[in-house]
Amino acid sequence: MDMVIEPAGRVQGEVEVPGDKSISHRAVMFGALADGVTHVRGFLPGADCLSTIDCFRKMGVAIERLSETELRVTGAGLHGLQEPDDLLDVGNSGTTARLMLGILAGQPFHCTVTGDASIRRRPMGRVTNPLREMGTKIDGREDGRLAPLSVRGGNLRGINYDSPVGSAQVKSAILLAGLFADGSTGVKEPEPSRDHTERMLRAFGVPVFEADGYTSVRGGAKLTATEIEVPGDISSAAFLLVAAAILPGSDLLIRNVGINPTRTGILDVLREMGAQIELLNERVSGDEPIADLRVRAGALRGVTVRGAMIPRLIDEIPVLAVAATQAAGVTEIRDAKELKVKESNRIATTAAELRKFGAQVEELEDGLRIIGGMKLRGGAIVETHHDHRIAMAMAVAALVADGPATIRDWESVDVSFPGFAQLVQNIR
Ligand SMILES: O=C(O)C1=C[C@@H](OP(=O)(O)O)[C@@H](O)[C@H](O)C1
Ligand SMILES: C=C(OP(=O)(O)O)C(=O)O
Repeated sequence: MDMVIEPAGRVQGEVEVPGDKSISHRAVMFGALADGVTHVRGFLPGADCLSTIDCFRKMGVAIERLSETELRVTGAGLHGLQEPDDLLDVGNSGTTARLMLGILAGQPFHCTVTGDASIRRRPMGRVTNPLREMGTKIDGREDGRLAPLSVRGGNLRGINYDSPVGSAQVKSAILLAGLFADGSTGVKEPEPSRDHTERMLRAFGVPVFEADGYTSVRGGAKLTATEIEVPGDISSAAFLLVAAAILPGSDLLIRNVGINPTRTGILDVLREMGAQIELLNERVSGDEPIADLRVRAGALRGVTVRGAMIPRLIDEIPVLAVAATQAAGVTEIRDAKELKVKESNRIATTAAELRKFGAQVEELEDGLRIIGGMKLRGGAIVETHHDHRIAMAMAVAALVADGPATIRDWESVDVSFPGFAQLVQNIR
């Protein structure tokens, strides 16, 4: 479906964004492994999280949708999942694929994990290799580096794994497998990635240890059902934050957003660029910090973003590039090769689609170089490459352009932010 986005003068008012995608996936998975009934509120009803529900139902877990955003998960216990009699289809969701592989590694049954065309291109060796080292049998295309992947788990031994990438999906897959392994299982990362798994495992009563740079769990630790309140997703809020930062006269309040420090790189960088962002009503909900974010437009300047900042804003880089087109001077994003293995190659797709608006964007081997201070042109016909973040980032570019843009395959937005178009309409 095509979506036409008209330019906006400014954005204003008060909004809420849908629930955090990372936390929603984990709430379903950990609830499924727990003893007892887990209630989830604020669940993200996006396509990716619905894929997680579907996969765990296929393994016999009772998951009731009490409303769009409320779930009741009746845990099967650590050893209660059943062999699925069909493929486990993760759709477009890398998080479902990789975290679930960690859980499947510990199950004494066979199953096959697959997904859409994007998932079948994304690198799975980063989890299948360490999971094999722990003792799981995994096979698939390119020697188990690409889905569909066939898994026969069970009899795992704990390992200490030095991950070559700062990836919460890799870390989480190994820690989840560690729950089924003998002894202790630890992961060390080159840069810290989001820590929702560690926080939520603790909320389910599982001790998580930090020592010598390794995050670890002990095999056999039981999960006890709990209540999960999912905060709004800062990665979704990012599109609105950038819109408000670049449209002069904007003043927007985004209520109830997760501000876990492993996720707030976008706030730090937008502030460094000159956006005015205030955190109001800071509080802790369950195990995650949240706040209301007030953002007002400011004169932006270019910045360099690299190193340990990258995992803290990895999914926000396409929309950060849009902000950079409106900043005085040059913005460079480096150390971000991981962008090449997301739903699309986001270095290539961000550059190609932004150029259709007349932006000056250079693709670097590990990031992007953007010459700011340019008026964006209307009339662009944007390809989303079936990537939700590209679709929404380009919608934000269209808001600041001098004429409407058409965005193809708009439905990809439903992966993480159902209702985005309507919400943007309401704050004009
Ligand atoms: O663990 C998670 O929930 C996620 C981790 C990140 O991926 P990587 O672990 O591949 O960096 C992120 O890009 C993804 O949207 C969600
Ligand atoms: C990379 C993303 O998700 P996943 O890896 O779960 O597909 C994303 O949502 O931007």
